[in-house]
Amino acid sequence: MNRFVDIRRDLHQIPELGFEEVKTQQYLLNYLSELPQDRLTLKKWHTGIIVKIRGLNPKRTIGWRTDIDGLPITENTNLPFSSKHEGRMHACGHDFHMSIALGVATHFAANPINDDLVFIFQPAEEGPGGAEPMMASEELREWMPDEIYALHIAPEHPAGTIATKPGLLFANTSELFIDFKGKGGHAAYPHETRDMIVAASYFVTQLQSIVSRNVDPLDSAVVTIGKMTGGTVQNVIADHARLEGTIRTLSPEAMNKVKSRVQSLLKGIEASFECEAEIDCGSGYYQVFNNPEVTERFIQFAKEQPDIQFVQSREAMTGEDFGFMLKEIPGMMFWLGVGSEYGLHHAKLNPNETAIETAISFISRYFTALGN
Ligand SMILES: CC(=O)N[C@@H](CCC[C@H](N)C(=O)O)C(=O)O
Repeated sequence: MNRFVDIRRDLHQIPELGFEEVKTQQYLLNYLSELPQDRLTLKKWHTGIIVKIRGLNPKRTIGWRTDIDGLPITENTNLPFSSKHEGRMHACGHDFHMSIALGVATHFAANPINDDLVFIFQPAEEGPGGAEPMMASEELREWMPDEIYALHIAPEHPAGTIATKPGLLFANTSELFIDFKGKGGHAAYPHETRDMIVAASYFVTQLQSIVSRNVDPLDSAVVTIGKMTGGTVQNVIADHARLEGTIRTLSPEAMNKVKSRVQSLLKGIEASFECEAEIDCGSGYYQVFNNPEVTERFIQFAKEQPDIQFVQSREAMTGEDFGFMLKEIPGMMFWLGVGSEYGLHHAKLNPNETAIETAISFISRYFTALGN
């Protein structure tokens, strides 16, 4: 079996949430310390790592970014290398992303090109976001790439596929956390209480009208509540309920519109249910916008590779804080096909591992063509 499949399986067993990636960072550091060190320098940034491989005759720096965090999901794949961390899973493929980044770094540590290469192992992509603070950090600013790339696994495409497009690829995002505070009491005396289960439920229903009635039908938006909590026991009226969700839009303008409608609807709920509601928009990610020139060049290269099936993709409502890097640095992101019956963020996600070797080989060839 390919050693980077082994590495992916090792990393798959130790998923950690954003900014808690302590074991992951140590695993990556141990691996990187075994590469030829003559051209390699690295720095830690919180739980992340930045690795530079000095070129032979550098004119610029080419960047590769991988995310390293997992999700709060309980794995249900029954694979022999399933997560050993209870309630945590690499259900978004960051184990693939990391092993591919290590594979490409391994190639160039032994076979340097003219240009410098910088590999960014970034924490907290799933939240609260590592890319924006990393971009502002001294550590990265000192080695800032002139051009930057990243991939994301795509379960809906077969292994061997690469999909992308110039321009907008991923949506603008905002997290959404809402606490409803009312008055609890006996289940048999609702008139003496202010029931926050009912208030939160009405609010979830009202949210459904934002996309259908407030967003321009030619634009696109998503409002998803992924978690609803409240109450303690079946015969007590809840004095508190909490909603956790996310907003996605294709334009920054639509994001402002959706947020302002969420606030207005919430005021109505406060008045109707005589309660207080506190809203926290958590972290938000800037859209992933692929530099058209860089992307056209990349697509041309991908189409010429006999082992790659290129697919022109559509925009997706997924979010990625790599968007903050692309906001400042010309570059692009692409989908890597991994053909899995279950999609991203699913407890049964089981990507096809043959895609790891394909990606390492493809990216190594692309960077060699680019940086010499
Ligand atoms: C590729 C991917 O799945 N990314 C995540 C990013 C989540 C950002 C944040 N926690 C939010 O939910 O808004 C996604 O869910 O799209």
